[in-house]
Amino acid sequence: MQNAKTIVIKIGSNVLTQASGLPDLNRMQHLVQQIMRLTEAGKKVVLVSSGAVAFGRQAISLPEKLNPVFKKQIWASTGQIRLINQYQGLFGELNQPIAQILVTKEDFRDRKHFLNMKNCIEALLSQGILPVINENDTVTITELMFTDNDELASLTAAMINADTLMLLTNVDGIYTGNPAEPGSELIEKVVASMPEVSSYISATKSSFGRGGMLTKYAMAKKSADLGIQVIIANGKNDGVLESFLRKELRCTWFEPKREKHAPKKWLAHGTHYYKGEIFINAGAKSSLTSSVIRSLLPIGITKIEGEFSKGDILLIRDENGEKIGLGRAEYSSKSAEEKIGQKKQKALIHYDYLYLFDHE
Ligand SMILES: Nc1ncnc2c1ncn2[C@@H]1O[C@H](COP(=O)(O)OP(=O)(O)O)[C@@H](O)[C@H]1O
Ligand SMILES: N[C@@H](CCC(=O)OP(=O)(O)O)C(=O)O
Repeated sequence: MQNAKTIVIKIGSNVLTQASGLPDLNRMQHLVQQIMRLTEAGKKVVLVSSGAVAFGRQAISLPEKLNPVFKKQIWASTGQIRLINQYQGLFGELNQPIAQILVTKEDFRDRKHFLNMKNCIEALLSQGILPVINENDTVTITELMFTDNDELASLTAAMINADTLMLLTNVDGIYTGNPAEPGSELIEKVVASMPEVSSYISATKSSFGRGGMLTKYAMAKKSADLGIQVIIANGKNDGVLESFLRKELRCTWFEPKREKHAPKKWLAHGTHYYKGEIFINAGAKSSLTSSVIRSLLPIGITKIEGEFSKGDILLIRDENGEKIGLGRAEYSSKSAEEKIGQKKQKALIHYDYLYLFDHE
């Protein structure tokens, strides 16, 4: 395990709830105290906390037959106040100011929203205020939703250049089988060269979780690829963060790859966030994928789909439509259309804002 300076800690719903579904306030208090151990040790901490729906469900009973979307909206909107009030009270007792940030996927798609959010979190951290982030569940329905808060935490870690992402759940990490079954063993370390660990993971979810261990693994792997060390650990264990500080934590640790340049981290998460699609010819493809550093020039572009503005994320496809990578537009789709196939035009995607997929 490596030393941490800036840590994004994600707490799953099930960590904050008892088996009965009631909020586990003792656990929450303990975790708040644990987080304070980290801040006292000089670490910057951003908290991504689930629990709004669970807290709402516990307080508001709704008719069984009510539309599930309305149920979620009612529980999330009523539960989020309870959740944040609880944090406010617990951190307040320890003189730690907190801030609430509710976000949607759209905030990561739009470069301006993204930068506003990033600047806000950095400003809060610089003033010693601890940001508590959750998805804005009342406006994000179906395709607008993050897969779960593991995705949100992973995006946040990339956005603020955190060196460590910690996903706290109700098991010690990833096991070689269902953790409830005897014979399953904890995988303590995941390195890039390891064969797919995902085959061990079953679709079982904890009672109040959304995504399951499979998305947790996918997000952890993606973050590690970007140079962030990831820890999946048991938030129900006492002293979990103190053990982390002492480097004695029982967990699954993902070894980080070499760190990527910050804009590339933003792009790496852009698979679902692009505004336009750029088709390129074979020459441009071999140029981009060669070991030489090259930007994407209009001469290699054969087709443009979608409308985009300067700063938006673009998906790059080859002549067969295969996805090659993502990039940031240097100008709008309107200007790009005018330059297609032409020589001596300004690059549509600059190398610093180009992220190529690994398998290509
Ligand atoms: N191989 C595995 N190792 C660990 N947990 C697993 C595995 N396969 C499935 N799981 C399940 O994943 C659950 C954690 O994921 P999830 O319910 O999404 O948690 P959270 O709400 O904390 O995000 C565990 O409680 C466990 O039942
Ligand atoms: N935003 C939702 C959390 C959804 C979610 O991802 O839950 P979990 O799988 O427990 O992290 C809430 O606060 O209830």
